[in-house]
Amino acid sequence: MIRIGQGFDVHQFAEGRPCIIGGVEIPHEKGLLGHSDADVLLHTIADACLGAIGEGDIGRHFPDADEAFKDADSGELLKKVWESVKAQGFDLGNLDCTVIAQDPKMAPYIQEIRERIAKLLESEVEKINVKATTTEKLGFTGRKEGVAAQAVVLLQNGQQ
Ligand SMILES: Nc1ccn([C@@H]2O[C@H](COP(=O)(O)O)[C@@H](O)[C@H]2O)c(=O)n1
Ligand SMILES: C[C@@]1(CO)OP(=O)(O)OP(=O)(O)OC[C@H]1O
Repeated sequence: MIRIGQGFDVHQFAEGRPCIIGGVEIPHEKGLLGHSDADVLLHTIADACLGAIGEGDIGRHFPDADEAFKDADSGELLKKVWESVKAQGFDLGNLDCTVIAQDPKMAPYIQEIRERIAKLLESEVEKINVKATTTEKLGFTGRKEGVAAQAVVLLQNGQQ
């Protein structure tokens, strides 16, 4: 059986916060604001995985009103989501993601991010693609107010 899931998330920029995207801290004048570490890409991937297994979304599993998740490492949240994926008997087919940001420039960090995600999902790095795009200075990302991310995941189990 194969299952598909998609995710989308946005976090705004704020002073005095780290800019963590895809589990990698990226040097930038501003960071991302959130209840957790605000890793917009890992949240998106978690939502795509939860969607694929019919388990709702990240906020249902890790509520932003719960102090337990204050400044949480989103890598740890994604690992928990991946345990649920495995518990349903699924493995990664492939994952494709897009970071939508005017800044920071993602290209120098893409390979490190792929490797980090591969580790979190216990998968080969070749199954994971990470892209970036600007919005040509249009909209909230174009005005550098925040970062958006999208992901599509394909999960598969033994019987195909
Ligand atoms: N934050 C970003 C945005 C884009 N890139 C890379 O630049 C290429 C061109 O972007 P356009 O929005 O002008 O299409 C894009 O394909 C990425 O390779 C980036 O590294 N970081
Ligand atoms: C991750 C959680 C939980 O700490 O908080 P945030 O960092 O605010 O992220 P968001 O993508 O808004 O939603 C999921 C939340 O429940």
